[in-house]
Amino acid sequence: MGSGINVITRFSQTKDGELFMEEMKIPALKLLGMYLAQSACTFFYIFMLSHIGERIAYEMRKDLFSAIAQQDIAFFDIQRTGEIINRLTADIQDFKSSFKQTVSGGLRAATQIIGCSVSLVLISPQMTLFTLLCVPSVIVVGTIFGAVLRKTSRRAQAQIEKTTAVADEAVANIRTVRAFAMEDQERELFDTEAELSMEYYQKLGFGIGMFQAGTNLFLNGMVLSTLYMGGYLLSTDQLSAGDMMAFLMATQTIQRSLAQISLLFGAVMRGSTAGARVFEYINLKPVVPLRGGTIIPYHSLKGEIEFKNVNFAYPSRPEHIVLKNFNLKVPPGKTIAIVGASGNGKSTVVALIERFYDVNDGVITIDGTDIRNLDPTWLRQRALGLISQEPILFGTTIMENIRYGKPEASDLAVREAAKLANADEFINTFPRGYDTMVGERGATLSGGQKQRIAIARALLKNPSILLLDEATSALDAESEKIVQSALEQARKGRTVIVIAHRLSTIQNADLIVVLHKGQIVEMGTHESLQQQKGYYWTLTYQQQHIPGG
Ligand SMILES: Nc1ncnc2c1ncn2[C@@H]1O[C@H](COP(=O)(O)OP(=O)(O)OP(=O)(O)O)[C@@H](O)[C@H]1O
Repeated sequence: MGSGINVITRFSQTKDGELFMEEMKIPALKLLGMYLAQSACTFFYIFMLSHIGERIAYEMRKDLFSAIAQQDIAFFDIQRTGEIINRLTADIQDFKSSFKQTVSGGLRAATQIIGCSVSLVLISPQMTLFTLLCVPSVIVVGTIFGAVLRKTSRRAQAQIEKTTAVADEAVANIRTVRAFAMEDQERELFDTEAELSMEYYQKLGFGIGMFQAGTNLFLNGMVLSTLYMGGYLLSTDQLSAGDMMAFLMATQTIQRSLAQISLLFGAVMRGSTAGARVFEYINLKPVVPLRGGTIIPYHSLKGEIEFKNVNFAYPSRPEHIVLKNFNLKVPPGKTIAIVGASGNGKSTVVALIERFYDVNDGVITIDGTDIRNLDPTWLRQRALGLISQEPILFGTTIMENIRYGKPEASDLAVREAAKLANADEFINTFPRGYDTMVGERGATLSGGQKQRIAIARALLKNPSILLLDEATSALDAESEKIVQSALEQARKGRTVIVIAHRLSTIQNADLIVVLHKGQIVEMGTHESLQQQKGYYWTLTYQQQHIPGG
C-alpha cells in the first residue's frame, strides 16, 4: 500500500452514546485522480454553460433583428430607434447573464437540496415532515413578492429603454443639438430619464433585499425549530445524537442552498422580464409580409399604376384621413407630377405605392394587379425605384452604396449607373474614387453628391417605375440643375411619379395633379392648369412672388 490521507467520513456513536469520528485512509493517487476529475468537470461545466448561453443569445439576437427588419413601417412610426436597439443589446445581455447565473447557481443549489433532503428523510422522516410544513408559506410569500418585483423590473427596463432612446436621438442629431446650443437641455433630459431608471432599479434592489432578508430569517427559523424539535426527540430517545448532528448539517446545507436560490431571485426576475421584452418583438407579426405573391416577368411589366377609390389614414393616427376617395391613373412610360401645399398627402401616395402601408379602402394596381397580391420584395427590389428628399447612405464606400439593393451588380454596371446619375465625374475627383468611404449616413459628402449617389443606386436596379419624392428640394440651385438633368435622363422609358415643391421643376410632366386635403382638385398640363387660374396657378404665383412661398 502506498501513502494515504486520513479523511473523516462520518460521525458515529458508541453504545454509550458517545460521539466519535469515523476515518478512512484514501490513497494519495486516488485523491489526485478525484481532483483532476473535479477540475475537468469544472472546466466542462463552465465551458458548456458559456457555450450554450452565448448560442442562446446569438439565436435570440438573430431572431429579434430578423423580426425587427420585417416589421411594418407603422411599427417604426411608433417605436423609437433607441428603444429598439436597447432590446437588441441590453435586454439580450440581461437575459444571457441571468440565464448563466441561474443555471450555474440553481443547478448547484438544486442538487444539494435534493441530496440533503434524501438524507433528511433517511435520518428522521418525522423531523423532515415538520420542517416541510413551512414550505407552502415560503411558496405563497415568494409568489406574491415575485409578482410585485416583476412589475418593478418591467418598469425599470422600460425606463432604461427610454433613457437609451434619448441618448440615441441626441447623438444621432448632434449637429442640430450643437447648432441650437441645446447640449445642456439634452443633458438635463437625459439626466431626468437616467435618474428615473436609477430610482426604479433602487426600488427593485429594495424589494429583492427585503425578499432575501425575509428568506434568511425564515431559514434561520427553520434551523431553530429543527434544534427545538431535535432536542425533544433526543430527550425522548427517538433520535440519536449522531443522527441529530447529521440532520443539522444536512439542514444547514439546504439552508445555504435556499439562500443561494433566493439570491438568484433577482437575476431570474431581470432575465425573465428581459426575455419577455425580446419575445414581444419576435412574436409580432407584420401586416404587410416581406415575401409572397405574384411576380410580373420583367419584360412584360409596363408600369401602369392606378389608384381606385383609395381611402387612407396612417395606423398611428387612424382618425386623421389623409387620402379621401383618391382616384388616379398613371399610364405606362408617362411622367405624372403631384403638387399641393405641404401636408396634403403627396408623400403618402408614394408610401402607398411602395406598400409601406396598406390602404383602408379601395385598391392600388400595377399593370392591373392589386399590389397586395404582388410580392412586396419583388415590387420594391425590381419594379420600383424610390428617390427621396433625404438621401440615406450607409457608412461604407460609394461603390457599395450604389450597389445597395442590387448586390450582384458588377463594378461596370455601378459605374454606368453613376454616369447616368451625373455622379461619375465627381466620384473620380476623389483620391480613392469609388472606394471612398462616405462616413456615417454619408456625412462626408455634400447634399447634391449624396443625392446623385442615391439616384445612381435607384437607377442601377433599372426599375420600370421611378418615384421621386422631393428629390431635389434640399439642394441649392446649382446642384438642383445637375441632379435635375440626371433625373431627366433617368425618366426615359419609365413611368415616373414626381413630387415636387418647386413647381419650376415639373413643368415638363405629362400630367400635373393638384392635391388638396387628400383629394385631387385639379389635373392637366402646366399650360392648361395655368389657364384655369385655380389652385395650381395660385401655387405658382405664390412661389414666384412671395419670398419662401
Ligand atoms: N408616418 C406618419 N404617421 C402619421 N401621420 C403621418 C405620417 N406621415 C405623414 N402623416 C400625416 O399625413 C398627412 C400627409 O402627409 P404627407 O407627408 O403625405 O404630406 P405632403 O403633401 O407630402 O407634405 P410635404 O410637402 O410637407 O412633404 C400630414 O397631415 C401628415 O401629418
